[in-house]
Amino acid sequence: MATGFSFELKATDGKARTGVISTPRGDIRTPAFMPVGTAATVKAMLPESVRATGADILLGNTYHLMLRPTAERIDRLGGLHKFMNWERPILTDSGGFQVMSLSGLRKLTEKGVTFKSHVDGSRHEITPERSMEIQRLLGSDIVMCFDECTPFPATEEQALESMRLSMRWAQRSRDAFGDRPGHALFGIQQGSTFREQREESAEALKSIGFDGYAVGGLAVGEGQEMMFDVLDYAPDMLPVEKPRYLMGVGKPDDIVGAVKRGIDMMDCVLPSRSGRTGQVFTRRGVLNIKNARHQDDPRPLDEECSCPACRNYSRAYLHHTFRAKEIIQSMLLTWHNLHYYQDLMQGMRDAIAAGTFAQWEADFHAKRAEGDI
Ligand SMILES: CNc1nc2cc(C(N)=O)ccc2[nH]1
Repeated sequence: MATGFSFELKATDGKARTGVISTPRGDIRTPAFMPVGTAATVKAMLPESVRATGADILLGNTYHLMLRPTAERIDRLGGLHKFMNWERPILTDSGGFQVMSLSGLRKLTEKGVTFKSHVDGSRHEITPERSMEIQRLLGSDIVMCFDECTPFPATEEQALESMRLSMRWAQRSRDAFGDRPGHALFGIQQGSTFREQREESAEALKSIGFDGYAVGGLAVGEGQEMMFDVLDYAPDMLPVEKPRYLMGVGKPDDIVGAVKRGIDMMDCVLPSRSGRTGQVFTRRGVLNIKNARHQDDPRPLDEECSCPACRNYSRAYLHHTFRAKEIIQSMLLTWHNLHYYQDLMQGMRDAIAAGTFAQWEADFHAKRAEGDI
């Protein structure tokens, strides 16, 4: 682990682990869920509200911030923490995933990716070296290697070529990152759904040496069953004493299944993005508040939830504000969903520490099967 960073495993229960990542900007309780703060904001949330949901760390997107307002401007203004008024840990992604999913006119070569901004059409280039520079300028605490997220489906040949490119970029990312006390660099395992390639990728990353290891190339359309098939073996290939981060996951049952298989950190836009569309996550499953059935319902979204939406507002009110397109709807549903996700993580941390994860998981699924939400 980089100086100023440490990961302490507190307990395990089967493959599930709970622990603490200590960083100069604060501790991260694992398993951890990272809300996504794409353009230097978790949409519809004040930073103090994000903290109130229980988040210890949030994610920033290199691709968005390099285009607007630019990493150089954020650096001149004191870095991303000061800029967005979040002084706790921030993990930034490398830009690799979003440049392939959001930009136009892309050209991928051994050097990196040139592309056209989706904001103003300007031309840009990301390389491992440039990605490390951008993430340094942002001041993020956990930096991600620049990689290619192998598209799904991929043939064995396509996946192998993609993975090996990412491993060459991982070495370049490590070399460009240099020695930055108080900052960590995470490598990203690729190899799609091919076990031998996952092994080759893990060995390559371990020989380079990172402060944490991500399982990449998943949650890209393979579906939960195939994702779990990969997670049944891929995390075990990574160093047991370092944090394992599953990128872009996921729905609550995805998260539970990933923690069960040894994952320590996750991020996903789902709770925040879906909150804005009326989708609500509860202990009994998912509901959509725009459904007319809620218009006279005086109950809270979730009887067991202590968030401001559930403490102070009825489903009827939330249905009304959704229909009326009132801004408070996005605020309250985002807050609730993020609070629910953090309660889910806390529940798993407590269960793993108590050695009762299997029972906790059974209860999690049983409540969702009861329906009547
Ligand atoms: C939403 N799914 C998702 N899969 C991801 C994979 C990567 C990756 N670098 O393999 C990054 C972000 C990702 N987001």
